[in-house]
Amino acid sequence: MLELQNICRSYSGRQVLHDLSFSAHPGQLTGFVGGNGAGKTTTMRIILGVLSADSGTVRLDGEELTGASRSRFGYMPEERGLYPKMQVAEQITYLTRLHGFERREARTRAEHLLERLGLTERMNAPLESLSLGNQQRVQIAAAMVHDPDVLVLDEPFSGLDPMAVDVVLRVLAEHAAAGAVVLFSSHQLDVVERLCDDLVIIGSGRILAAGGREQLRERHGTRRFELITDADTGWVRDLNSVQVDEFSAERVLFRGDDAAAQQVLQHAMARGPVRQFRPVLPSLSEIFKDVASDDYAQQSRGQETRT
Ligand SMILES: Nc1ncnc2c1ncn2[C@@H]1O[C@H](COP(=O)(O)OP(=O)(O)OP(=O)(O)O)[C@@H](O)[C@H]1O
Repeated sequence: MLELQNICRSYSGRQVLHDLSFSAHPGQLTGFVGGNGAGKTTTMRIILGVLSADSGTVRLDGEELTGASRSRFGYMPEERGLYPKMQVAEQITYLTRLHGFERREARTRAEHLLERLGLTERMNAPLESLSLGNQQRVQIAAAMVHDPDVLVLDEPFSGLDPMAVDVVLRVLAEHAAAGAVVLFSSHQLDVVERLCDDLVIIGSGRILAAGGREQLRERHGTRRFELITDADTGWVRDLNSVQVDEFSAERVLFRGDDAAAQQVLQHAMARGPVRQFRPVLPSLSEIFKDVASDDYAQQSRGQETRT
């Protein structure tokens, strides 16, 4: 397990990470989400040891990280850095050799990984001749060619079309399933929602929420209920005990406590056949918007009191 504890970091006296603590587990995809400037890249660089924390610790399986343990890490940084003129397979082979593999094995590994990432046809082309989305896949290959125990990717899905997202996701999920920690940052909540098992939400350098996807959906945001009947559901709007969020003749989506929801169900059954009645958990996008907008409001209040 990768564990960050009480990480603080400032740039030129301005603190951008405040006592950051969270963990990412092997076998799972952990999504790291937050708005622009929230602190994702800074945190990832600290995990990789490219940047040092002012205080706090990063541990892997309980041990504080060293140069040697970090050689088992793979990193795709935000600023992509491969050789534009070098052929794709040659480049990945070269990087694999830097991890200590001999030439033949390095080439086999490179080709196998590029094949899994859907780049078989482009292996012998110079990187710069590939579309941006395909160049991105090569970057992902570069980060994982040595089968890292911990794979950290800064925005691996940005610029990928939906098909490419699925290809990359499959490769990352397989890598996690083989026992690795996989942590990736993303702005694309719809993608994160579909992909990750665990989620860490950061805002203004603080962890706003963290946990398993279902756990977060249970814990955060408002639980609502959906009722679909054969009869008109307009009467639900007249109840004081619930608040209707969406309404269309035979369907209503409302919030209220469990007792109020049961009452609605009983009334509905007395009025005619009920086709569906179910609790609706918030989507991760809704949770993100909830916690991030609270953070945003706090920041604005903070700025007002400072001025
Ligand atoms: N080298 C630096 N010098 C000074 N400030 C920096 C530096 N790098 C980052 N920052 C500041 O630290 C804060 C966190 O930045 P960071 O790049 O970690 O956020 P992020 O969540 O990755 O953002 P984005 O999604 O926009 O890439 C921001 O306010 C940023 O301006």
